[in-house]
Amino acid sequence: MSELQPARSNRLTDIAAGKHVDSVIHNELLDVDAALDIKDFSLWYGKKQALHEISMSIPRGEVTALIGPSGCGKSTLLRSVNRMNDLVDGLTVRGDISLGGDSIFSPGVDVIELRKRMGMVFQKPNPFPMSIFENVVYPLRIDGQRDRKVLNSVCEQSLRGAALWEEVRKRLTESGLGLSGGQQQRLCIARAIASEPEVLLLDEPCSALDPLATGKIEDLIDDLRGDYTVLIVTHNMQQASRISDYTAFMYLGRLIEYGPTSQIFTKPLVRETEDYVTGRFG
Ligand SMILES: Nc1ncnc2c1ncn2[C@@H]1O[C@H](COP(=O)(O)OP(=O)(O)OP(=O)(O)O)[C@@H](O)[C@H]1O
Repeated sequence: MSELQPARSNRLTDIAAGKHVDSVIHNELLDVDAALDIKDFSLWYGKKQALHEISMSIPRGEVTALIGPSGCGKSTLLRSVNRMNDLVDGLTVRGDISLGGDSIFSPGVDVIELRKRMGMVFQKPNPFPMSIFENVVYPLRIDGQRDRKVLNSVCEQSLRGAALWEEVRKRLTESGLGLSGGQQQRLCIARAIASEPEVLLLDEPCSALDPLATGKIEDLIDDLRGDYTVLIVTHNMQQASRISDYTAFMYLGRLIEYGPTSQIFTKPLVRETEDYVTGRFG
């Protein structure tokens, strides 16, 4: 990793040749209040290396987007942060990731507790086959919460937080599966925020939604800013430019450039970032 440096023209060739390439991290991200700190993080699926020495701090209370061509490792990085990749056979990691200053790989870490600190929402909405109410309070139920007042209050608060309350307040006992795709995704966001996580991990949350539902999720992400640290993987560059404060451009498992979204999309420091965001490759 290095501070501002002149753009190099042969990064992609170097990467393809297996050479080490420094990430370019903009000054604004060198000393931030980080909710998540990723340090020299590498990951292998068996013998195949999918992430190469990624170092980046994810600023607290802001929206950070991971962009890059298909297969560059965006989802792998996102799934590493809450140790979802632990379930993959033959996985090896090196380096560290810390949440609120605590390493997620410390020997004593309870992975279930760790995941409670990070809500996750996937590409396809995945409501459980139960009522809207039970979907939202599910994280509290599994924690043994039985107090109806608490459950009611968390349900309302989370649905309001996910901008869904007005649409479903009269049908809380109906199945979550009966909602539209966009409503289901907001229901999943309500479930993700019900346990008051520190970080929200969103893996292409709009890819299965129509433009109207996508717009609502984008508005919602905008509202969540400040209360939550959001890390979002998106294929959609317009979406990244609309909703994120910071953008990280990845290529073939490397972090190429990371900076304020406005700069990444209008004045990137690296030529390859410019080529990607202007659609010249990818
Ligand atoms: N469970 C797995 N086992 C083996 N290889 C994997 C696994 N998951 C991902 N990979 C490989 O790791 C690399 C990174 O994949 P990943 O899904 O993280 O990329 P991505 O940038 O999120 O791609 P996309 O935008 O297409 O979802 C790819 O080469 C992929 O084939």
